[in-house]
Amino acid sequence: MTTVQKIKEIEDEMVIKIEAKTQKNKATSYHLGQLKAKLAKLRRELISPSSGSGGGGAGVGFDVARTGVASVGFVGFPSVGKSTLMSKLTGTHSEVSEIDFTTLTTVPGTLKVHGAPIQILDLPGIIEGANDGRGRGRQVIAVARTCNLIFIVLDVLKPLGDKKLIEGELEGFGIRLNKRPPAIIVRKKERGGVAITNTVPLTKIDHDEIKAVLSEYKINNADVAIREPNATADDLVDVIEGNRVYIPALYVLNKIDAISIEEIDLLYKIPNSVPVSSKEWLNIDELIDSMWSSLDLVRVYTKPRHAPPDYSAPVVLRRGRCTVGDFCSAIHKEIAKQMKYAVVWGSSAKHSRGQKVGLDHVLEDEDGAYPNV
Ligand SMILES: Nc1nc2c(ncn2[C@@H]2O[C@H](COP(=O)(O)OP(=O)(O)OP(=O)(O)O)[C@@H](O)[C@H]2O)c(=O)[nH]1
Ligand SMILES: [K+]
Ligand SMILES: [Mg+2]
Repeated sequence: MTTVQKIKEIEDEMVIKIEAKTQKNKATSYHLGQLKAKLAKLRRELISPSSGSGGGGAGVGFDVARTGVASVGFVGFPSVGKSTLMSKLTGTHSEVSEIDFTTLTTVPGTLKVHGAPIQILDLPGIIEGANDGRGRGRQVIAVARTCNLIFIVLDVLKPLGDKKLIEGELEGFGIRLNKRPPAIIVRKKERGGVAITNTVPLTKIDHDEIKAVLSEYKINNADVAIREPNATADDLVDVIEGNRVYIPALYVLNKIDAISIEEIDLLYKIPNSVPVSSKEWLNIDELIDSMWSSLDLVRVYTKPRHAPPDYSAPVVLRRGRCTVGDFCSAIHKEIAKQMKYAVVWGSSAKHSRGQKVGLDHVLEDEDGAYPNV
């Protein structure tokens, strides 16, 4: 049996078990936990390039040189309008036609937003079963895995069904959308069995299921601490597998020129979505605004001591990597080494006249900073 067939078999078995569980059959909790862990292990074989079972091939020939401060990858079924959008946003040519699979490889372009160059990656269309190796899907998803934001581009005439299918393909490849890493810690130890502590009520997982997942991974001695509200067995599996990526996603609902205003109002109920028309260039400003806030970038203006900040060319940093040290390194390698202190202005500073800080000080968006060497 191939890995894909094995996965299918476990998925079928899980459907039966989930039905049994809703009928309050307690013994199935354990079995369900086991199945979820088994499934995750098989899926890992598909993702990992080193596996001998026909998996991998992550991004070969598809990866392009990364430029800019962040990247946005376009994922969607064929002919939803990815290339139309990317070409117009960036001014880079990417072939457009009504024929499916027009785009055959990654096409990069750049869009400047608030002074920050953002790399936009147009990608080939994917089809259902992409992460099982159908079409170029696996390479496409491997590129999406390395992006800072994913645009899931949908055709408004069939948005919801397609949305679920694409999410399934990305999740099967270890990508978690609009989600934070679960607050679960599994600390292996030498002896003492499994001890579970939870600071929140366990609503979607029970001790049997936790133990089943651990035993499937041959973890017989461990402290498990759950602080994640409504943690699931899948969250636990994600923590143990450890190779998940957590990426924000926006749902770009394209081709609104083809539907009525009333229908557009209904589309806004989809969380994290922006209805647009790439062809008629409708609502693109909102799309760019949403892109900017999803990327969560931090602009820092260099400010000479007695002059106003230079607003035209901010140093753009990523949230979580935006200390004064990061800021200095972005300007020049040597500055961080030589800096005695920096003066910062803006919302991270204690007072409006500027505050003296060290390399560890965390900057906020639109702060001004002046490194003193
Ligand atoms: N009505 C309408 N048609 C659009 C819109 N955007 C794109 N199209 C049309 O949809 C078709 C497919 O557009 P593409 O940009 O090639 O789509 P794609 O998603 O890049 O397709 P693949 O590369 O094949 O996956 C073309 O005929 C476009 O003119 C839109 O906003 N409204
Ligand atoms: K097309
Ligand atoms: Mg295309």
